[in-house]
Amino acid sequence: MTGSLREDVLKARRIVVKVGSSSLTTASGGLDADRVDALVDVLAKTRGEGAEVVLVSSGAIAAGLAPLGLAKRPSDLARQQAAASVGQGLLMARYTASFARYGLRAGQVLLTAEDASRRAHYRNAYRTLEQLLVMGAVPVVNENDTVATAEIKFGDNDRLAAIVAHLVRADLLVLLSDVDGLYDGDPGKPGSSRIEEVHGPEDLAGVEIGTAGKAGVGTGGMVTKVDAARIATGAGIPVVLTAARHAADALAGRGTGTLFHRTGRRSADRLLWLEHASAPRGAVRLDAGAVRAVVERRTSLLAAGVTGVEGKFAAGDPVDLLDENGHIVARGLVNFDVRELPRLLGRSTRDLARELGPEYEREVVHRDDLVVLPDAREH
Ligand SMILES: Nc1ncnc2c1ncn2[C@@H]1O[C@H](COP(=O)(O)OP(=O)(O)O)[C@@H](O)[C@H]1O
Ligand SMILES: N[C@@H](CCC(=O)OP(=O)(O)O)C(=O)O
Repeated sequence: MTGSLREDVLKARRIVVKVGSSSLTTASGGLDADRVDALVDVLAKTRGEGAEVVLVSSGAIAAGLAPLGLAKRPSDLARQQAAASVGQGLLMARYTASFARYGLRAGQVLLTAEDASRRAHYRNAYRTLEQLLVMGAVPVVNENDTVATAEIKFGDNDRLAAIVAHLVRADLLVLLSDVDGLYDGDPGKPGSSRIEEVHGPEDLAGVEIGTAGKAGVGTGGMVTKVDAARIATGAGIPVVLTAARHAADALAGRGTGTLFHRTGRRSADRLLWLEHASAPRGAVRLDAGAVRAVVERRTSLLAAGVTGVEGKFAAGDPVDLLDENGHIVARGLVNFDVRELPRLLGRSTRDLARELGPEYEREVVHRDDLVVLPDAREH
C-alpha cells in the first residue's frame, strides 16, 4: 500500500460504488447479511463525511437461488429472472434494514440498457436519482432483470455502474469485487501481481484479463470490470477497483486495489451508452455521401443517403449505421420502423413530405441521437 492518499478520491463529492454478487452472496447460502452490513457501514461513513453515494448492487439472482431451491445459477433466462425477482426483494429488504441503522433511507432504482439511451427514460432516471440524493436517500441501483431480455440488457452491472456514474455525473466510480484489484495474470496463480495504476490502454497490453470468477455467482469476471473502467475513465471519471473488504481504505483514498486514471473529458452526452451498446436492433446502410455527412459534418441522416436496412427495429431503437463496406461508423436512435423505411430510401425529404405527408419529413436518425464511433472518426 502506498503512503500518499489519492487526490481524486479525496476530492470526490459524488461517488458511485458498485458491489458484485461474489462480495454479498454465495451460491449455496444466498445473501450474507454481515457482508451487506459491513458495506453499508463504510457507505454510511462516506455519506457522513459529506459525499453523496449511489450504490449499484448485484446479487439479486444469487440471493434468490437458495429460496427457490436452486443449487446454482441456472443457464436459462427465465429461471434467472425468477431468481432475480425473489432475490431483489430480499436484497432491498436487507439494504433498507441496514441503512436504517444509520437513519438513512435506501431507494430502489431498476434500469435496463434501454433506459440509458431513450431520451425520456434517461431524463426520468436522472431526475429520480438526483431527487433521491437531494432528499438524502441512498439510491440502490440494479439491472431490471425481470423485464430485461437479451436485447435490452446491460448484461452486467460493471458496465451499468459506469453508465450510472456518467448519468449522475459522478466524480468517482468504485468497483468492489472478491479480488483486490486487477492482476497481470490469473490472481490465483503464484507470480501474478496487482497492477496499482492504469493510465490508459497501453498499461493493459499483455495483461491476462479472465472472465470467470471462482465464486460461481458473478457474471463477467475481470473483462467487464476493465470495460467499465474504460467507459468511465473515457468519460472523465476515475475508477478504483478493489475487494469489498477494502472498501473503507478505497473510499478514504488509501492506495488499495487498482486506480484507473481518467483518460477523457467529462461530458454530459447521454449517448455514451449507445457507443457501448452490445445489442443494436438492426442496421441501416449509407451511401458514401451520407457517411461523409454523418462522420465528418455530424449532420442528421436523411432517407436520401440510406441504401438498405437490416434487422428488426422499431422507431426509437438503437441501430448501427454502416458504410458501403459494411463497417459500423456510427450508432443512433432510428426514427422509423424497419417496415416503413424501404419505400423511403434514396428519396429527398421534400419529396417524401409532398407525397406522403409532413410526418415523413423527419430525419432517419437525428444528429442529437447519433454517436460517431471512434474508428470512424478517421474515416
Ligand atoms: N487479471 C485478473 N485480475 C483479477 N481478477 C481476475 C483477472 N482475470 C480474471 N479474474 C477473476 O475475476 C473475478 C471477479 O469477477 P466476478 O466473479 O464477475 O466478480 P463480481 O461478482 O465482483 O462482479 C475474480 O474473482 C478473478 O478470479
Ligand atoms: N442483475 C444481476 C447482476 C448481474 C451481475 O453483473 O453480477 P456481478 O458480476 O456479480 O456484478 C443480479 O443482481 O444478480
